[in-house]
Amino acid sequence: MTIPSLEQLHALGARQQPTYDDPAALAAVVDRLRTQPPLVFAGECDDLKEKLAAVARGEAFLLQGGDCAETLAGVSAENVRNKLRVLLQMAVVLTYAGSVPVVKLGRLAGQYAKPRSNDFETRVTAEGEVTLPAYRGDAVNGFEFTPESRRHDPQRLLDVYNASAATLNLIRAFATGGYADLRQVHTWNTDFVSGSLYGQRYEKLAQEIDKAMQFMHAIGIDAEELRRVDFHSSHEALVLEYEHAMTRIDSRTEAPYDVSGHFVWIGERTRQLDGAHVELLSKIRNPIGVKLGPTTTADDAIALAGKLNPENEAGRLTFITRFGAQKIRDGLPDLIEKVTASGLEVAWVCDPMHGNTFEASSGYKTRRFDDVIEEVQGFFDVHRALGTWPGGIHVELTGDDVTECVGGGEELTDADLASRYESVCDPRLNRVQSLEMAFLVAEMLRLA
Ligand SMILES: O=C[C@H](O)[C@H](O)COP(=O)(O)O
Ligand SMILES: C=C(OP(=O)(O)O)C(=O)O
Repeated sequence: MTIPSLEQLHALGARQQPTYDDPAALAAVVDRLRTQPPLVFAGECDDLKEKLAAVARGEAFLLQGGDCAETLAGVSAENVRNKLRVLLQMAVVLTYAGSVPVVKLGRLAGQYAKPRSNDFETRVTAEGEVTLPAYRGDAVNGFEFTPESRRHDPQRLLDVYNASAATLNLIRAFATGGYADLRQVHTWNTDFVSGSLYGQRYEKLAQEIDKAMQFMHAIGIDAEELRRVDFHSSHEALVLEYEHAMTRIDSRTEAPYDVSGHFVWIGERTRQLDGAHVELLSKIRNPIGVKLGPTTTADDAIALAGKLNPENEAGRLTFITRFGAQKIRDGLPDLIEKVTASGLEVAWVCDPMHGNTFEASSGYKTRRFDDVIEEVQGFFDVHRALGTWPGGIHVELTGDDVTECVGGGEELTDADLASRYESVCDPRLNRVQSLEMAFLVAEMLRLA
């Protein structure tokens, strides 16, 4: 399979790309990236593809989550550990309730580039109104609102490579070195349930899991198996220079893989059928995703599947729908019905975040916990009505006690947002909201 050159990709009118002012510096960075070791191995991508094939068949459930935008400053043991911890806690609840394996996929170790609605941001400062390039993720520029920081700097691509390597190294250690032990994760969940008023609502399910754990212990399942988990990385494949430089030929199969992450997805803003992102991702062999917003027609989805997965390989393609709580029940059925009738092998996953963002009166971008849950409920209801499998959820979340989304058991309000709003882009569910979501989705999964 021939990979198009960067020039050929850019000639397709690539959207949402950085505008670098020093082509020589960019070329030097790309050359350097091409010589760096892979962050993931092709065989690992294949393993994930098999797991996602099980999702597409209705035999497994995908939990994909992490920051909206990772930051270079956020690469600390505590930060990565907290995110992994909350994802593992969620996965245990979902596994028990769904009685199916839960595929664990982090939006991490590479989620550093953001598509934006506007190229520029204007703020009122002491000097009057100032307009600068929008923040596009640490892969591109800095969040600080100064001309130096907002300049698109290619050196950042190397920084992101190194940060992703450090994050993956830590995750591999946590996932296999005992931190992810099922018994430990369950204890965290029981602490959550007993330690707070809002957690107590989920006591019944937690007790059932407790009994299952005791049963496993009683019959002697204390095996090594319980001490480790499979965990994979994912990010939006947005900056072409980075993804292209990280695309390598697998020595086993001679096929190209993007070794910057196990799973990469195409965003809602860059999914044009004849666009650069679809072209590049059609050539690699990783499992991939495409975000589908409310304007997606069934013909669009079918055409994307035809181009991105011409062999109709199960596990290769995941459609991540992000319609919004108000639109999912009307928009999703037609898409699923026609894609399914076309015999296409896809996993259906719900992103209940990106269709539910609004600006609070305080000026913060936020999401209502209830809208997020309502979109997931709509997703499950539509699948149940059609007899298809609600394959998973894709969530922006953090393991920290931030205040970015309103609602949930803690009843966070607009007035609370300022106290700990740390996201550099979109609002994430905090630790408690994420765990509550897991218990609520678990009930939906039970009935699926
Ligand atoms: O995470 C998704 C997008 O990057 C984000 O929603 C864009 O936000 P904007 O509309 O503020 O640019
Ligand atoms: C930008 C994102 O989503 P979407 O492409 O669905 O807007 C994202 O998931 O970070």
